[in-house]
Amino acid sequence: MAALQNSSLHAAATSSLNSSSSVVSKTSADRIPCKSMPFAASAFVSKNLALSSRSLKNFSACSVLQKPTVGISSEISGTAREPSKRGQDTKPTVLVAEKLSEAGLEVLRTLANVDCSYNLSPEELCAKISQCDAIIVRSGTKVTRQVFESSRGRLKVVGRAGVGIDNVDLHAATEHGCLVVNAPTANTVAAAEHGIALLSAMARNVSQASAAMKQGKWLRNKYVGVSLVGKTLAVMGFGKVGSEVARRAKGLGMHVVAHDPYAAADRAHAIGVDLVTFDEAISVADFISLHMPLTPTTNKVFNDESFGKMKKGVRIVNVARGGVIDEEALVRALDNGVVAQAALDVFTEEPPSKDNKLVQHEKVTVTPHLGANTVEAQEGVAIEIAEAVAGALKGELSATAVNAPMVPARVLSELSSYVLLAEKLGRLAVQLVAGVSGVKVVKLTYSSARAADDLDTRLLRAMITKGLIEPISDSFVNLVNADFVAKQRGLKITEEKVPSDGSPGQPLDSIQVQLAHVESKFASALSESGDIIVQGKVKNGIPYLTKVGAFSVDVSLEGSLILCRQVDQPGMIGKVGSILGSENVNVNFMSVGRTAPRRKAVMAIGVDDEPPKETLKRIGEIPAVEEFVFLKL
Ligand SMILES: NC(=O)c1ccc[n+]([C@@H]2O[C@H](COP(=O)([O-])OP(=O)(O)OC[C@H]3O[C@@H](n4cnc5c(N)ncnc54)[C@H](O)[C@@H]3O)[C@@H](O)[C@H]2O)c1
Ligand SMILES: O=C(O)[C@H](O)COP(=O)(O)O
Repeated sequence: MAALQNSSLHAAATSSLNSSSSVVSKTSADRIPCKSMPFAASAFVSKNLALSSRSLKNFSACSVLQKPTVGISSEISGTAREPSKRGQDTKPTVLVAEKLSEAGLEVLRTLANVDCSYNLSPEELCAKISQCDAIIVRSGTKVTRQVFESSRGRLKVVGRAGVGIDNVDLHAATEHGCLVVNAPTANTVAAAEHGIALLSAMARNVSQASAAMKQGKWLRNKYVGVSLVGKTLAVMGFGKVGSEVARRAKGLGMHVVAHDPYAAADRAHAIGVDLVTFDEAISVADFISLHMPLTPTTNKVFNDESFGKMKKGVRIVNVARGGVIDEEALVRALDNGVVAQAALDVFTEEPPSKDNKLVQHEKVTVTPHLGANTVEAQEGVAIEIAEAVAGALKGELSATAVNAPMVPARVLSELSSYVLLAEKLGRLAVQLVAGVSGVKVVKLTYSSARAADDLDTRLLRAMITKGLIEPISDSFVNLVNADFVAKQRGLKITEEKVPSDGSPGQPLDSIQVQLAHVESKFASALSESGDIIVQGKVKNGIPYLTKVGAFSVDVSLEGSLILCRQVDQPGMIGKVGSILGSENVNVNFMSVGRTAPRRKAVMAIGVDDEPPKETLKRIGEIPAVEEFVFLKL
């Protein structure tokens, strides 16, 4: 469970949310006058849209879109244009720091001066960035805090021509009021095709045989391969790339299983793939192909222990992220024969050192992060990112914005304290999921004393979606892209507003998140119909959990949470409290909800810090405790 904890990015989001109240009260009058903006930003401002959530602190629609400082450098490439005098050129400048296909450059040149400067050193990049309104990179350029600081406020958009944004310092981007957009879909097929290429090349020793032949060796007996047909492939991570790999592997006559705790089983069934547990997937597979994102949960998830559970002679392909494999453990597994071969496109450190043991290993086929490198994918990515960057510079909403939700200031102000509740309920609900049925239908119920049409739930829905998806995916969810990301993942989110007898002065009484027909690692969170249910309220500006499954609780959603089902009897609070106290874990809240006196009860315990595993084990060993779960908020 601890592994589901927030990424550092998320910590930034939360801290921004915490600081939201000082900003949400601002009116459009507080912001930069927008009349002078050369782009379509005025449309934003007239609608009084403010950027919220993780970007609240220094971010307003105007600040993203304000008139760029004009200082066109002599290196600007692009369509022929008259040299303009400083102060007269109202076009923004876009620095393209890594090779971008011509189709993308053409889109950019319609509105911007385009400076294609590749292979800049970090110092050169910092020197140049103060003359740029936007920068476009792939995975090879690190957009660090120093880059944002060096831009002295001029840089307004970072475009990542691809999926992973691990090379962009999102905290710094947000703090500097810089929008980050990516291109998440255009290279999916290329990555899947590269996975299949590596699978086939590895099985038939293509790269080893080719290298030997170039050295004059004709080694027909040495390079005897293995067939793919009839073999079992385990696809680990059934998202965009994983599902495309699965589809192709079926076409090669392979039996395909997949592991993805968050994927919908019927999407897998539709292409003849069974979703199974992690252990089942890795133990039945002849081939394993990795397609999960690098998150705290997946970091080095392929390690000595998991290699030990695999079939002897298994073959592994990785086109996801190097960090999901413990590379030292893989070397050991290759040396002792548990893993017969590996094919790797990605590495913990890129580029890996020359003497990297995996790169040099005879049983390993390597490529230098080529998954997205096809003409077609690069053209698609270039167009996707150029349109996103151009759109952002023109003041349009971007469906692939990574760090910039937008919402009308009035709605934001009113809902600001519910935003945190919504995200936390989403995070809690997804952490309770177990098994292989996958999350498909999410029912959101808002109870309010107001008329149904007087409650704008877009922000709440987005924040719940963010809470549900971000801990388990590479996706970054905000108001702009929440529905898009949810749809892409096959999540059906329904909303219902029910009347409450609370005060119409408050926009909401409670929010309930219900994950339909799932299994849970905490059975008490399930309703009779088999849905995970969590419900919460805001009290004095603080989010509270008020219901888990059929049990009423009352615990503030701060720090972390232990949920514990027990036989209701005197002394339980004391027992649990003293175990936590003995380990110096501060309990900030405790509440017990029960079905009837001396029957079943659920105790919710808010703790400031994550208790050591041994402490949690001791709680689990209290005889009256029937089940418990630790949840990061
Ligand atoms: N080599 C390349 O050039 C290249 C190209 C494209 C994508 N990628 C990488 O491939 C990975 C997948 O990309 P995508 O576009 O399919 O992303 P995606 O978000 O569509 O899919 C990731 C899937 O992994 C699942 N997942 C999350 N945690 C998991 C866990 N613990 N166990 C199993 N599954 C888990 C998610 O539910 C999701 O369905 C990413 O890391 C991406 O950066 C690499
Ligand atoms: O995250 C991605 O999109 C892939 O890893 C590709 O990265 P690249 O753009 O550096 O090829």
